[in-house]
Amino acid sequence: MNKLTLKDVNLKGKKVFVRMDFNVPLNDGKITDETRIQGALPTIQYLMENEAKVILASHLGRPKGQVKKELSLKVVADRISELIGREVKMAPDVISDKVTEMANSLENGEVMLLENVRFLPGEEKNDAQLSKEFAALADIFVNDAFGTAHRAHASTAGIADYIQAVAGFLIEKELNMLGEAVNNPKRPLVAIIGGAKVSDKIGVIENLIEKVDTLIIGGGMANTFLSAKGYDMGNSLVEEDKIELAKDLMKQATAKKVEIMLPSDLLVAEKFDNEAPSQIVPCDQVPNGWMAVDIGTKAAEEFSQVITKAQTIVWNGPMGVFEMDNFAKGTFSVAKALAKSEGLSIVGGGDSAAAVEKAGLAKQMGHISTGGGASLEFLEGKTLPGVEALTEK
Ligand SMILES: Nc1ncnc2c1ncn2[C@@H]1O[C@H](COP(=O)(O)OP(=O)(O)OP(=O)(O)O)[C@@H](O)[C@H]1O
Ligand SMILES: O=C(O)[C@H](O)COP(=O)(O)O
Repeated sequence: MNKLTLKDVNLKGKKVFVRMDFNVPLNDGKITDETRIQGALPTIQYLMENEAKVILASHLGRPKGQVKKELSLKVVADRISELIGREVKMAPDVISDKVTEMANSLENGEVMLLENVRFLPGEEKNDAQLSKEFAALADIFVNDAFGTAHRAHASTAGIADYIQAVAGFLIEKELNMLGEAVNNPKRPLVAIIGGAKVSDKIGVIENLIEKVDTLIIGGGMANTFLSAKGYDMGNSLVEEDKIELAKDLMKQATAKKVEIMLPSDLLVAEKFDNEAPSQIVPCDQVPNGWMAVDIGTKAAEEFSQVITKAQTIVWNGPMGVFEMDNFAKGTFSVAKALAKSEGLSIVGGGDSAAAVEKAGLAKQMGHISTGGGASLEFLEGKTLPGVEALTEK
């Protein structure tokens, strides 16, 4: 990376504004998955050990510029306090005289957390005034919010116009892992793309066709490709307006000698319901009125064989409607194949990361990204504004 990182700056006694992605899922006010908090700890601990005065900032949810009590970051401050064994002081606001006072009275190694930056409308507008106010709180800006690096907001990008801006350890690790997988992979490189729709991942597929040896397509989006091959998909989710594009992507792959693997069989259900009657059928024999909800057992085996032989594997998106237990087998068998492979396995965030967690296989993956949208934009080959804004080496 050609950007300054934490190790390049002197931190002792400095006030450091650290943008994290603490946008964690909540249920009844309780954190249900703390992967992003865990991912932030190395940077927080390093800053404490190096006697910085730490001002943490993050968004939580989408309060759209208004104060929403249920989206307060207090619950996150409490959890980090437990994890680091030292109180994280919770600020009453994002920006106010009280907040400035709190920041100015931090001791070396002390940590505070600002309130949800999206309580202010200027955050998502990347407002220059708010960016300046963030910068005025500190001497150095550290961006460690990989999950929000695809957003050009006041606390992820704007602030970097006013003070020295360096990458935190999580951003550095994410860029190294994802970058190595797609730009300098050990081969064969296999990408597995799933999820609901082709339209969400056109950019990813186009970019990966340039790089991979094999592209496995599963989940709802495989239906559009199968339809493009001329199969009748019954009531399955098919994007009619993307059938021509799917044909074109398959042609591009053939021209580049990249193999596109589609599921040779499918689990089909009579209704979009976990309890509905279901059966496994070859991909060209979806019964009239039925819908594909998962890949079949033969497809799962074929995909697994290719995955376990790969040296590098990138996975984004489930193979079926994995939220419903009866339609989750295909997704779990892909997760197991990644765990079994001796190659480097990288899981893009969001649903695939949740599936790996649910299968209890997280520890066996090379890297699970903390970014959903951000990891997708990275896989599309796009520049991430939160990284772009950092100070050059
Ligand atoms: N055959 C199918 N028919 C309908 N929906 C499907 C099918 N296969 C998968 N899905 C749905 O696709 C959704 C996940 O798609 P998405 O593109 O959001 O995945 P993702 O990229 O892993 O998630 P995120 O966007 O959170 O990172 C799941 O809710 C799943 O139920
Ligand atoms: O969860 C995410 O993908 C990030 O925290 C970004 O959130 P956003 O999509 O609301 O900008």
